[in-house]
Amino acid sequence: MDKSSTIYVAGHRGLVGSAILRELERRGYENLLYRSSKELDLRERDQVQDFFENHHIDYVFLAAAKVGGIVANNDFPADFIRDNLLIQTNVIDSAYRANVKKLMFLGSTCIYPKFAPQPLKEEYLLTGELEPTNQPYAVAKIAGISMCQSYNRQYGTKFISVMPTNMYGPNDNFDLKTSHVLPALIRKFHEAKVTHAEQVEVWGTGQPRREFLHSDDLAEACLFLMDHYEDSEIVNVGVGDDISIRELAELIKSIVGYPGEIRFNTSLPDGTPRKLVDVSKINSLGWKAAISLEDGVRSAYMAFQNDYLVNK
Ligand SMILES: NC(=O)C1=CN([C@@H]2O[C@H](COP(=O)(O)OP(=O)(O)OC[C@H]3O[C@@H](n4cnc5c(N)ncnc54)[C@H](OP(=O)(O)O)[C@@H]3O)[C@@H](O)[C@H]2O)C=CC1
Ligand SMILES: C[C@H]1O[C@H](OP(=O)(O)OP(=O)(O)OC[C@H]2O[C@@H](n3cnc4c(=O)[nH]c(N)nc43)[C@H](O)[C@@H]2O)[C@@H](O)[C@@H](O)C1=O
Repeated sequence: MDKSSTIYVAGHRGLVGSAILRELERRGYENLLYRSSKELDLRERDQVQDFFENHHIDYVFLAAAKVGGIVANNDFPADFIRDNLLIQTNVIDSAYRANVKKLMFLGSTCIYPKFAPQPLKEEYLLTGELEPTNQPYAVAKIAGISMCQSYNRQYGTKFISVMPTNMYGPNDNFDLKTSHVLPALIRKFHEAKVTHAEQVEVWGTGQPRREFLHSDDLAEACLFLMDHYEDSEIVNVGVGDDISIRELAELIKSIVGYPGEIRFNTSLPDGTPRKLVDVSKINSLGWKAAISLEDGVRSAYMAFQNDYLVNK
């Protein structure tokens, strides 16, 4: 991407899109396009086609999606598969019709089979059964990957697909019904501290393991791959290390400074037991994550206090 390129960041108000936009701005890109879902509903094909026809877009970061944690995915499977299929189909097809130079599709590591060997290598895609709590979302993501690959094969486009592990950072979703575990626990421990509550509820057994990537690291990886990668094969992005949910809860409890107890609610689902990604491909291309989990959680807790609590 050169500095005169016109770059569309879809989903710029979200965790990932806002991090990509910050990084583009930090590097001096000026021709940046973005629209909120109110201004441009990406589920509406005509609106999306008009948008691409009316702007000469060179590069697209497709970070708009219906996203949520384990319970939201489990409770609203139809919304997750429908919205994601519509958004990605409209954007990918319109980008092809408008001769976009390159598009990056954001997938997720839930595309890998529930019991795949660890760490998850890119070639494990489509080798086994998916985790049931997020299968509809994962199927939509797999369709997005296949669509990018098929357009590349048939039409010669350059559409790449990136699979980030679980993420966190500024502009995360702190709604306890729909959020992912890390922002949920920041909010729960903070609220328990200020209300002097005796216990914090953590869902599931605490035994599943997850890998956590700061959204600023992901944004760097996305810009790196946009400039240096053009194969159809997917690329994992992660830190190469994971921790149990119990360990994560203990870490957040100590960073927030909450003195009470942790209670595991085993009536709520654990989901995938483990999904550590193999990061050797992106590491060998020349990119590595830099933000440690402890530093990242400290800064995410500050962002929660300074942005979320102030603006809510
Ligand atoms: N968060 C995570 O842990 C992970 C995320 N990912 C992937 O990264 C990508 C971004 O996720 P994340 O940033 O966390 O998600 P967020 O929920 O934080 O942001 C999603 C963005 O998508 C936009 N959006 C949703 N529906 C529509 C619509 N109908 N039309 C236009 N825009 C829409 C929203 O726009 P608005 O705010 O204007 O409504 C929002 O800004 C997704 O593809 C997700 O699958 C992958 C792995 C892990
Ligand atoms: C990114 C990824 O995100 C989702 O998959 P997930 O990794 O299972 O996501 P999660 O962050 O919601 O949970 C991780 C673990 O943490 C436990 N947990 C404890 N306490 C809370 C809690 O308070 N909230 C939440 N959400 N989880 C909690 C929870 O029970 C589970 O064991 C999918 O949307 C999937 O599609 C996807 O791609």
